[in-house]
Amino acid sequence: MHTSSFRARSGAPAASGTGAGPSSGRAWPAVVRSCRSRQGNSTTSLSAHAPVSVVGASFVSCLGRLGRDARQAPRCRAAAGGGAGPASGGAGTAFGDPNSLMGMLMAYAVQMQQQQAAGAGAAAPGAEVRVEGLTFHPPGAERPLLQDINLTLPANSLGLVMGRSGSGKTTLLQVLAGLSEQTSGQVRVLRGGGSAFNGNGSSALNGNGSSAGGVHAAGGPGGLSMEERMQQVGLVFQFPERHFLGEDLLQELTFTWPRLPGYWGERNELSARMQIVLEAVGLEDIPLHVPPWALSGGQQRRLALAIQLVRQPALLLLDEPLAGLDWTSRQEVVTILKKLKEQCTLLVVSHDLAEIAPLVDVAWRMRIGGSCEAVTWPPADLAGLEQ
Ligand SMILES: Nc1ncnc2c1ncn2[C@@H]1O[C@H](COP(=O)(O)OP(=O)(O)OP(=O)(O)O)[C@@H](O)[C@H]1O
Repeated sequence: MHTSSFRARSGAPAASGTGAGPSSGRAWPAVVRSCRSRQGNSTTSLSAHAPVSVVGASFVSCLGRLGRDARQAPRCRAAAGGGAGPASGGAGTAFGDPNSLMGMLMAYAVQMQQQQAAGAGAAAPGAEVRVEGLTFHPPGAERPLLQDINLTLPANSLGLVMGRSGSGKTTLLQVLAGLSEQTSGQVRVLRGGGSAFNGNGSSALNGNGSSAGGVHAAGGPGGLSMEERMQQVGLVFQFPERHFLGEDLLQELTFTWPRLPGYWGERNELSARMQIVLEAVGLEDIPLHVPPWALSGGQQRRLALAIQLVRQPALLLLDEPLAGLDWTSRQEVVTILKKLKEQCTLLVVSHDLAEIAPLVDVAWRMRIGGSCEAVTWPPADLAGLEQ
């Protein structure tokens, strides 16, 4: 695997254009701690507020409290005998009048929380990914590094890419993630909660790349642009922990989030998802002020997964996800990968065939020179595939 400065963190694809920077993040842990002491909330629920600026955090907390009050308001009215309107008095009056500023704020708070809960809890629909005739010949290289790569990954499948060192596996992931631009060929993503392909393998796409049967095709005739790939594809590098930059988990998790004032709603959605994702990868009990380097190897790997999962990528790329981990941590990561197949489509580069094999749906082998061939899966002899 080669390294470039652009790959200097595990969440690189998401960093583009967000205006994210570490400087403003230094105050977050303090904000979180002060919120916790004032309100007595749990760490995870506060993490949902943490990435917002100091003013924003207070506002979100305020809305959260209003939302709780708002949910209680109808019960107050019911207790008063039903049919109680704004003039009924008591708690129902203060919070129940939809025309008052407080009433509007409450209605907004409840709506926002319902939307967040629905959005955060829902599994992202699977996406089918098609790579067609992908060739990559970087300037100055004597020969192409990738040659006419064709892959089809069904929605919610795990694809395995094997191959000898130097065959171009990492290069393929970088192109798919939009970190390098292909010389020719295209990448398409088809979202929509199901396969865009019928039983005989033909495409549901029509001639101009638009979708049929409610399937949303991203990429059109020319496939996804680099920018679109950065948005829709997540990449966890080999040894992602070596690229951590945050002083604590909170900074690491929110490093690429948008900070501009107009992105308040987007940050709020990311916060809600972060809570769910931390639970999914089993890190919900780790305080957010803990430095990433203080985590175990397996926890660091799970943190790198969480950073990408918060973005809800259509396709998640993993470069040697088990490399350098002890036996227990490897089992943890394998267990999480199994669960992740329910959430997104995965393409994994790995030499650790024995552990990854039970999860694999489709497989390819890359050859020195950058070509790629399909491997029948499951193989008759797994040991024979190892090299
Ligand atoms: N920008 C570039 N210009 C020229 N050659 C490059 C460039 N990027 C990578 N290479 C070369 O392309 C080949 C493939 O590298 P890559 O890291 O993709 O291989 P790999 O299969 O992932 O190897 P490993 O299993 O060791 O990680 C290597 O020989 C590498 O030196």
